[in-house]
Amino acid sequence: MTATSAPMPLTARAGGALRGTTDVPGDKSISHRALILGALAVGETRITGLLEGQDVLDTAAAMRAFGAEVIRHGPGSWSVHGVGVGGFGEPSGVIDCGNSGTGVRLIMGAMATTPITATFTGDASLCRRPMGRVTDPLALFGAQAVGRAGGRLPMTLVGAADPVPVRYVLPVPSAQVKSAVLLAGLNAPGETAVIEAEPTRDHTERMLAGFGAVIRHEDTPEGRAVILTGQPELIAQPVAVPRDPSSAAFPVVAALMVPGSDVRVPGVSRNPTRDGLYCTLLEMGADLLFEAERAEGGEPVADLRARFTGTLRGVEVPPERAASMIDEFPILAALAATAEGATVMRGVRELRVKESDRIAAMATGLAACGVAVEETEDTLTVHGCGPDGVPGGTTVATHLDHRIAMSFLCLGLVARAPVTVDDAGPIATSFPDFIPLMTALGADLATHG
Ligand SMILES: O=C(O)C1=C[C@@H](OP(=O)(O)O)[C@@H](O)[C@H](O)C1
Ligand SMILES: C=C(OP(=O)(O)O)C(=O)O
Repeated sequence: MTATSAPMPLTARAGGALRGTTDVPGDKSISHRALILGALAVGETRITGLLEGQDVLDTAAAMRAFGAEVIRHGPGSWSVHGVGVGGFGEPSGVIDCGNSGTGVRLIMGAMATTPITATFTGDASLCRRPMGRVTDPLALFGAQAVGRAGGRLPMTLVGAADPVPVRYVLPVPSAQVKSAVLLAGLNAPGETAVIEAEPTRDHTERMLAGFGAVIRHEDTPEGRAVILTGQPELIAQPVAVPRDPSSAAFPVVAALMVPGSDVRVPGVSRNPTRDGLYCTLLEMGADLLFEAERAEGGEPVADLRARFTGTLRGVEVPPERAASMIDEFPILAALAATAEGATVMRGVRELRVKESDRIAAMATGLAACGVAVEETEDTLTVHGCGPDGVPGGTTVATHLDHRIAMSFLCLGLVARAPVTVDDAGPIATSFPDFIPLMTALGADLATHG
């Protein structure tokens, strides 16, 4: 849903230590997938721990528009009565995916091999983002897309009436593109294969197998192939959504920046395809523990504990790690500003096409906070201020990007002067309880007026 609410400026000020235990919301990637696969399954899929952020609520509304029955029983507790693979009905209205690239791209894939037509739109951020990266492979199945120049929303997609299976080599390291192709392959005969040169998050593959699809892997000269046998009957399953490591990153990194802090974040997914930030934090010298490691709903999970131990050291983040921490670079850049020495983030070109151009947004905001930064097309270098501290004392543009907003608010908790973000509203897309949760830990976050 594209709400055009007034911007909500929010200011973060340095104060006391952050202390306590905090429950971050369910994983956004897994939540989208639970609703979509539930809608394509036969039977009732019961979901617990669903992220009730706007991105996911928009996907729930879209599944209803395609004919699934989606019911909310209580906080995080939902049911989806599916229509089966190929069972989507034609929506009567426009599908508005709000701020969510994952939502629109995966839903396009899910309908691309069913002979129905749907029109998609989103907010100003989503309508800037490239959709050709999914409509190109979907056209290979026989789907047709008509959008604005450059393949941007609003866009109408006509699903293939007689789909054929596809073998697709990913031109960009994108789990959204991989997932869109696999979801389209569900209603195509034969085997659909997606080949990726570097691993991206594997929630789709895990969940498809859990719902009864046949998924296998093969190494090829172009990379690792994920191969799906088309036209399965997906059987409804209970899905327990683990807590989101991308959301956990904010209280964890804030605790590593604010003196005296000791924060626990229980039940967080430790999926290896989402682990890059946490490896990097350890390399920077962070006091970070992963306790009670276990499996929940087919995903590895642990209780995180982060303690402040002083100034961390800047590091080089290798390009091959980028995909496993692609959403965590904004909060890493904020931490890097407080470190000793430079942090060089390489192979991060994909950040330019997220909810905002995240390289430019972080570089501009950090410079306004008095931090020395350098950027190229696919690198971001942050020169840490070390024990002298980040000057701060500015207002930062967030460009409708929730992670830019949360990253600068965390930085403001340790900067020498307050940091204001121009609009904290988009935080609700992924982390609706961010403000009360951080405040309960001891953060000083103040709205204006
Ligand atoms: O598949 C997903 O759920 C996601 C994949 C990532 O995008 P790309 O894989 O397209 O980079 C990430 O930025 C997004 O927040 C969620
Ligand atoms: C990029 C993100 O999400 P999406 O692509 O779904 O908008 C994100 O959550 O950082």
